[in-house]
Amino acid sequence: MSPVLEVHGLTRAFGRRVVLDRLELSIAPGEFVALLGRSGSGKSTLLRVLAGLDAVPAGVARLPQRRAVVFQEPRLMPWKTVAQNVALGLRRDDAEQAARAALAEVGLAARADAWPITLSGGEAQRAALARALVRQPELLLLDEPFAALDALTRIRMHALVGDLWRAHRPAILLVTHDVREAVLLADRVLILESGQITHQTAVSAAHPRRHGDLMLAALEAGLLARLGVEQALTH
Ligand SMILES: Nc1ncnc2c1ncn2[C@@H]1O[C@H](COP(=O)(O)OP(=O)(O)OP(=O)(O)O)[C@@H](O)[C@H]1O
Repeated sequence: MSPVLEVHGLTRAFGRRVVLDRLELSIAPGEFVALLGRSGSGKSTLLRVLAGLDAVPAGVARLPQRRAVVFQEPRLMPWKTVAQNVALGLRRDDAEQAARAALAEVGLAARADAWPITLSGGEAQRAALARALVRQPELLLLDEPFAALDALTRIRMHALVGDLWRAHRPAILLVTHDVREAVLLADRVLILESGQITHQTAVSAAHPRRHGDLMLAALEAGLLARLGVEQALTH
């Protein structure tokens, strides 16, 4: 099956600072990939290029039209209701209905007519997920979507994203700092370093995965060591 996303020799520089350096990446349809890397390694830069928020430089060989992004902050328009936010820009006759259906899927049916300011952080992120899903993306780009949430909400969001992924099967590229989140959700975990993907770990455990699973803990420890966070392993 041909990949949904293919990148060969992708380079992105800001002035003299080369952030992505002849990067190679390929994602299969329906595959869930997590991208780790130290702060400043270029994860968000890569996501912005793939989202089309940045000039698309040479090297992006295949990029699906239907792609959607969820950022760390929900980016809802405060002057539109939650359902209007989800339906924003949708070019189909049943946009409002589709938005409500997507909101129901993320457990927000009852808040469809609410103003964004009345939502909790977790609810607002769910609305952002609904806004992405309603576009039926082939590729869903997630840029640290749970980083600003409290630990319990984050665990609930992991379960929700896992459920949505299994139900709709978009390919997902998740940028995260959270190694546990990466091994809980992804089929493949990549490390971005010096502008290139320098490491990948396949995670073959069946879904849905449990927090506290020993095999996942071992993978997490290995990835933390790769990232140079060895102390965290023994505590
Ligand atoms: N628009 C820009 N102009 C100049 N430099 C930029 C720009 N965007 C990013 N950079 C630089 O590119 C490098 C990578 O930034 P990026 O935000 O992609 O890293 P990151 O891995 O996502 O970091 P973090 O994990 O801290 O979010 C940084 O050195 C950053 O300062």
